[in-house]
Amino acid sequence: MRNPTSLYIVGLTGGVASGKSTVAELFAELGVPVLDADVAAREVVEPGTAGLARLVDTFGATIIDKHGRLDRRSLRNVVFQDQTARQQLEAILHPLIRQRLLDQLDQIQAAYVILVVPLLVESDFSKLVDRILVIDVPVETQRSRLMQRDACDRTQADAIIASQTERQRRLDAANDVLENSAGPNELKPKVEALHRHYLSLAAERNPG
Ligand SMILES: CC(C)(COP(=O)(O)OP(=O)(O)OC[C@H]1O[C@@H](n2cnc3c(N)ncnc32)[C@H](O)[C@@H]1O)[C@@H](O)C(=O)NCCC(=O)NCCS
Ligand SMILES: Nc1ncnc2c1ncn2[C@@H]1O[C@H](COP(=O)(O)OP(=O)(O)OP(=O)(O)O)[C@@H](O)[C@H]1O
Repeated sequence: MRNPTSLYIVGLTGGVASGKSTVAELFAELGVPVLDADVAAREVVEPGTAGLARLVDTFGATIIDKHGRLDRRSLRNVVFQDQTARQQLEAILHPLIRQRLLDQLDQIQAAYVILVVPLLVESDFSKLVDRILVIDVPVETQRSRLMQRDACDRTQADAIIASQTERQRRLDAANDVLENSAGPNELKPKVEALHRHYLSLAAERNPG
């Protein structure tokens, strides 16, 4: 089933640390509603949620910190070194994330919405969207931005990159590509041009 709402949905994706949040923030500054699967992924494992209880059942109480919250760094260290663990995590969280995003989409009234989904190409989330915008950088740029932002080493950065689809496969799935290897100042005009394009596509889809 494609996009079950009447809202025009642009799926924004890209590899880890490609600049998805940075670009999404520029769309938000233009007044476009932005929903983010990484944010939903945090909400569905808040203390007291069924999501967190299921993670504890599967991975043990060591993934909980002393405040009763999910210790994200500890879980991150597990799942990016162990494909089976990552698949278990995704099997628990993806349906919860999907439902949360659908509930949030239901509340939105706008010409179009940006839906940020890191694993859009890898997962069924692509069925929710009308169009795919890929934020693209070379792998070396991804690695160095990730190491700098998250203070992780090259091995940890490469493990996350390797867990995601290849750059070319993501580009093959794209309707639009935003190249983000230049400085952040180059992004604004590119986002403004995409915004005009999406407004006209949304108007074509929902005239009046
Ligand atoms: C492993 C977790 C706990 C690490 O949390 P942490 O706060 O360190 O990272 P955060 O959630 O901000 O994610 C950062 C980036 O990691 C990458 N990433 C996250 N999950 C995955 C995954 N399952 N496979 C590949 N890459 C992933 C994405 O590029 C994401 O943008 C967390 O990422 C998580 O719960 N992942 C499973 C849910 C999921 O698949 N999320 C992706 C959205 S569909
Ligand atoms: N054009 C740019 N020039 C320099 N640094 C940038 C640029 N775009 C983003 N960055 C930096 O690169 C890092 C990754 O960007 P960002 O957090 O937006 O990526 P992301 O794709 O949302 O990451 P994740 O996959 O972890 O959610 C951040 O530190 C950000 O400030």
